[in-house]
Amino acid sequence: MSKPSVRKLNVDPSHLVPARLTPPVSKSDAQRALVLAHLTGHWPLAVLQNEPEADLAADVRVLTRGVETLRQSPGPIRDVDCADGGAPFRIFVTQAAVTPGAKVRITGTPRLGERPHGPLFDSLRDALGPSGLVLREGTPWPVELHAPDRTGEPVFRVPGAQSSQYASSLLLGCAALFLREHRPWSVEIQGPLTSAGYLELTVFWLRRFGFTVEETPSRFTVTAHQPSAKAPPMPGDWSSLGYLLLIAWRTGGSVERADPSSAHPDQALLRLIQPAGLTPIPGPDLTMRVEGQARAGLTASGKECPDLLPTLAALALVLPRPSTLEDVSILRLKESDRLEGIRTLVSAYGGSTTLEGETLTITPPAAPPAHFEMDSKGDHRLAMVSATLSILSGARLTLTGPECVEKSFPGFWRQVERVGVRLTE
Ligand SMILES: O=C(O)C1=C[C@@H](OP(=O)(O)O)[C@@H](O)[C@H](O)C1
Ligand SMILES: C=C(OP(=O)(O)O)C(=O)O
Repeated sequence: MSKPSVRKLNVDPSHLVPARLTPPVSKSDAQRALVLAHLTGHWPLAVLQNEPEADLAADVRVLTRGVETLRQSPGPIRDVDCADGGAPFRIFVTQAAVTPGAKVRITGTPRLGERPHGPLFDSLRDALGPSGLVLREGTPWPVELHAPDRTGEPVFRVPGAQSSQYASSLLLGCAALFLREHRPWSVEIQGPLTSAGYLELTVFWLRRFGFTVEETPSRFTVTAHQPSAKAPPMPGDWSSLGYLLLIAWRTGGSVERADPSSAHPDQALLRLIQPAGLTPIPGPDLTMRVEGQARAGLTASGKECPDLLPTLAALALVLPRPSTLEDVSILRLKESDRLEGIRTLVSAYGGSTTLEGETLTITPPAAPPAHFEMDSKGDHRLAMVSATLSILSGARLTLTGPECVEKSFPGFWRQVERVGVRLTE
């Protein structure tokens, strides 16, 4: 279990140079591909094995270890540490529940324990409890799960308002059950669905691995599977490209692995920055630059691309007009309360916010500060957007808790050094 970090990093952006920047592979894509590779005979996933281990997001390593555990089932009860990984934990729980004979004891950080998992657990209990699923929750850890050997009605029902990860996890469970039972399995979404693009990303990966998925707005059914010869390639991470493209804009450099065929919701960045005056320019071999002068504010929604909102908040602070972030309460359920985190960052930088219902308005300061301080509170995105803001504005940053970037982008600080940023402890 992690303790709050007291490590401080000084970020000095006063000697910037242009550079070619590289994101890691996308953790959201990789997690889906890992599970599907396991289910369809493509384990281990060669495209991930080609990545330097040190560059793989901690969340990807967590789910890899989890899947390896399931591949040893049935057997004795096994311990799995999900650390701070929301998607890895939620995806793993369902995969464990649909692996006959699997017995696991799961732990994670206190923050992961307090994030909402009840709707997923209830859905698993409703569908598989009558068949013998055991799913016991500690306070909050450990979560202990014993998988049943049989199943009942082939449908999972789950609410979609708090997280799309429940439905994604269950749909990956449907793929496992389809392969085992040769009958269609469905996920039925009750009420509105947040982060719908991430469920579409799951459908995209299922199809890439040869599954047929029939969909209506509220029901997703796995109905067939055609084995494929080769596991598909892995795109660069559009969440990480968000920071890097803004840094490239400021420093006159470029990014690699900006793959437009990726189905990641955070590719929305390319559209969302344009009203502010920034134009993405694709180059050869999936490279990209950004040109333009900041001329207006921007608007974005937490329902479309929740993980981009902190990044766009950093950009909003160097735009000449106020910006609005909509549907923001979902941000309270992430690795930290990111709505509070964004407000803290804006105020640390001298700007101001107003929150009316689901809409956060960010007004930049009249003049940028020479220096600001921020505590990541263990949240990787808050650490990386603080550094991005320092580079965009030229203001020096003192950041508490820089090491949490490991979760999604372990090489982040090396990339930042490439543009001439000086990092000191
Ligand atoms: O499915 C996924 O890989 C993710 C879905 C989103 O979460 P919610 O659906 O909980 O908003 C996103 O914020 C998270 O970083 C990754
Ligand atoms: C919210 C995030 O991830 P997760 O929910 O998988 O912990 C994130 O990476 O921003």
